[in-house]
Amino acid sequence: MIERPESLDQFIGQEKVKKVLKVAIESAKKRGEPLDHVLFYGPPGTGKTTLSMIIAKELGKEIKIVSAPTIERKGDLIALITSLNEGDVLFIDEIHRLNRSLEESIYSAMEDFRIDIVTGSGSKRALSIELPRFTLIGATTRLNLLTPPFRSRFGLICRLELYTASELARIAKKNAEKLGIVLSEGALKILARSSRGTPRILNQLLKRFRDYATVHGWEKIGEDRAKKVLDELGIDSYGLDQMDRKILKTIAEVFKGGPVGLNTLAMVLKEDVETIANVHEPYLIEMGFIVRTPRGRKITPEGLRAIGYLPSPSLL
Ligand SMILES: Nc1ncnc2c1ncn2[C@@H]1O[C@H](COP(=O)(O)OP(=O)(O)OP(=O)(O)O)[C@@H](O)[C@H]1O
Ligand SMILES: [Mg+2]
Repeated sequence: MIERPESLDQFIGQEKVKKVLKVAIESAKKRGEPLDHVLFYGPPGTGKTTLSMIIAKELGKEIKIVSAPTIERKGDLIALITSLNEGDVLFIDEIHRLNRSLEESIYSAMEDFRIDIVTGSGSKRALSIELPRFTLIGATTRLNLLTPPFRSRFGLICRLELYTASELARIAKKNAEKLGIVLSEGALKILARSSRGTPRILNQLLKRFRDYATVHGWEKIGEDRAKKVLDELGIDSYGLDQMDRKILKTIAEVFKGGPVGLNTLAMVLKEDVETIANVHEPYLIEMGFIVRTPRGRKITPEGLRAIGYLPSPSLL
């Protein structure tokens, strides 16, 4: 089993975010107050849930984890928050999917720790429900889908970035040990480069490495074995998977290099827009293989090289 890192010190990478969080947590603890509300945004699998659990642990508080679409009514929200103790953390995943009709309630819960309700049918009575002072942590891959007033109610807004190859190699080394497999330095590097900047993908690949080691009785995985496994999994030396390459090829061949709009691209690829926008695009942009322009996505010369084309000026 690969457990999640359990403290900020164990958590590798995201140094800027960690620094900010450390100060905020220490200050909240010293003042004996709940931590300001936190919003994490960034690509899938980069540690939003993990960091939220770490925050609760470092605060010495409980955390309740829910996904936004499960909160349907005001009553659900009230029940959730009133079940918390002072200073506990409510983690709402996919917070951009929170029911719009709940926004007013969540604003007052966040700001004043109360929610107003109206009771009775004929003679309506307004009632204000007092809530424990809690910390809301929201996570999203789509910051732009949160309204500005919602965003502005988070005291700490933290952007998680894709990880560098050297950070991923450090994570890989640690987690390989936990899985009981041995990788050479070269294999660790290859693995890190193939993980698309994402610890979750790195961990998945490590498990595949373990499968191969188990089945073939490998005591150690060197560069050749690492390459062989990745090759069999359809992952190339840029860390691109089949869908990434399909995206690049489609932009290059069907759309003559672009620009092409995301919706059109998704339609041609028969893939869901969100998956392309959240899973594939951030890495392709990070690698400099595509660029976003006001008129859509364009492939770059590096992108063309990555799929084995010589960059031709007419495409660019
Ligand atoms: N910095 C890190 N060091 C070690 N492991 C990490 C790190 N960040 C994430 N992980 C591991 O990667 C996996 C995915 O992390 P996590 O679930 O926190 O991502 P997420 O940002 O919440 O993803 P999603 O957007 O899909 O909810 C977990 O198994 C976690 O333990
Ligand atoms: Mg998560």
